[in-house]
Amino acid sequence: MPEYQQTVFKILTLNHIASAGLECFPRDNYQIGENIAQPDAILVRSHNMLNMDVPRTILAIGRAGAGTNNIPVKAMSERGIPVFNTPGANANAVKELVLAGLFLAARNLLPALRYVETLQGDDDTLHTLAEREKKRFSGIELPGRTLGIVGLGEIGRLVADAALKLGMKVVGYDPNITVESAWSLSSEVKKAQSIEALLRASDFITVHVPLLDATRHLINEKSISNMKRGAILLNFSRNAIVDEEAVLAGISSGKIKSYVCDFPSRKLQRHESVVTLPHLGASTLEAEQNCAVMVVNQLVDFLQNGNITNTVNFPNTSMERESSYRIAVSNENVPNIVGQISTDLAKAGLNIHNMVNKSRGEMAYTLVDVDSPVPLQLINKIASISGVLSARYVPFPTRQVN
Ligand SMILES: NC(=O)c1ccc[n+]([C@@H]2O[C@H](COP(=O)([O-])OP(=O)(O)OC[C@H]3O[C@@H](n4cnc5c(N)ncnc54)[C@H](O)[C@@H]3O)[C@@H](O)[C@H]2O)c1
Ligand SMILES: O=C(O)[C@H](O)COP(=O)(O)O
Repeated sequence: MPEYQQTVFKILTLNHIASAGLECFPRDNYQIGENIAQPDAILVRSHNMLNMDVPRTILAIGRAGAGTNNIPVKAMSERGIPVFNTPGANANAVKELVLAGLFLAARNLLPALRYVETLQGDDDTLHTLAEREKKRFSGIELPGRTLGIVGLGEIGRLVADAALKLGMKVVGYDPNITVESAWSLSSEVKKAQSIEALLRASDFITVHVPLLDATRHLINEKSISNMKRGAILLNFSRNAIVDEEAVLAGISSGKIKSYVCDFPSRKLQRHESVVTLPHLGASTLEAEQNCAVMVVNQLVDFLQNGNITNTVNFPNTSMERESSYRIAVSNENVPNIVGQISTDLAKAGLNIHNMVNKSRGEMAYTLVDVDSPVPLQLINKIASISGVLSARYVPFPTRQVN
C-alpha cells in the first residue's frame, strides 16, 4: 500500500484576483502567487495564455470572468484539463456599462464633453459659447426606440430587462438560447428570426456573444448594410466580434451614427463618432469579488473532490462524498472507457461504491468512489487506457501519493 501525505495545492495567478476570492482557499492547503513553480492550477482574468507554455503540472484553469478566448481551451481539452469560468458573476456590471453606453450615445455626451474641454475665455464667454453651440449635441430619448440584443445569455438577458424598464422595445436573437435564459426573459422581448431581421428592426444594437470562430466579425460590411440608417452599435463582448473597418466605413456613409465599445484600438482612438472604454465591463468591486469567489470555490471543489461546476469544455459532474477513495478520469467521449475502468478496478479487487459518468460533445468525465485505498499503479493503468486524457486519485481528506 502506498504512503500518503497532506497535499499543498499550488495556484499560479496570472492576473490580480480579488482578495475576497483568494481568501476562499483553505489557508493550510494552498500556496498562491504569481511566481509559483509547478502549479496545480492557474487563476486568470484576461492575461493572454494563447502563446504560453502551460505547465505540464496543471490540473485546471480558473477564469475569474466570462470570456475564455484568451485561454487555449482546445489544447487543454486534449490534455483533459477543465477550464472553469464564472457565468453571470460579472453580468450586472456589464449591463450597467451598456446602459451608460446607451445614454452616452443617445445624448452625444462624449462629443459634448470634448467640446467643453476646448472652450477658452471667461465664464461669460463659456456660457455664450455653450448656449450657441449646444444644438450640435442635441440627442434622442430611449423610450419607444428599439434595442436589438444579439446573444441572450447572462448579460444579454439583464440588458433586455433593463431596456424594457427604460421604456425601450427589445428584440433579441440567440439561436442557442438556454432554457434558463428563455424562462427569465420577459414576454415583451420579441424574437428575431435572424440576425438580419434584428438589424433591420433596431435603432440601437448591442452584442453579447462569446468570441468563437463562428462569431468573429459577426458584425461586418454585409450585416451593417442591413442596419437602419443612423443606427447606434454597442460592443461590450470582444473587439474581434465587430469588423472595425466595416464599422468605420459604416460611420463614414452615415449608416452607423456611433459606435460604443469596450476595446480600444489605434483605428478607433479619437474618432469623433466612437466611444472606446478600456475594457471596463467587469471592473467593479462587486463583479471582481463575485468572479473571484465563484471561481475559487469551483477550483477548490475540483482539486479536493474532483467535482466539476461551470467549465467551458467539460460536463458539470458532481458526486457527494460517501467514500474517502475517489478516482477522477477525463476521457474522450468514446465507447467502453467506463467498462475498462470497471474491469481494472475489479481486477485490483476494488469495490465500486458510487460512480458518475457525464459527457459533453467530444469530452467525458467519470468519478468513481471505491471502498478502499487505490494503489498508484492502478491510477497509472487507468491513465494508459486508450481515450483516457487524464486520471487522478482524489482521496479525502486531501492527500497525495508520496
Ligand atoms: N466587457 C467586459 O468586460 C465583459 C464582461 C463579461 C463578458 N464579456 C464578454 O461577453 C460575452 C458574453 O458574456 P455572457 O456572460 O452573457 O455569456 P453567456 O455565455 O451567458 O451568453 C452568451 C450567449 O451568446 C449566445 N450566442 C452564441 N453565439 C451566438 C450567435 N452567433 N448569435 C447570437 N447569439 C449567440 C449563446 O447562445 C449565449 O446565450 C463573454 O463571452 C465575453 O466575451 C465582456
Ligand atoms: O469576459 C469577461 O469576463 C470580461 O471581459 C472581463 O474581463 P476582465 O476580468 O479581464 O476584466
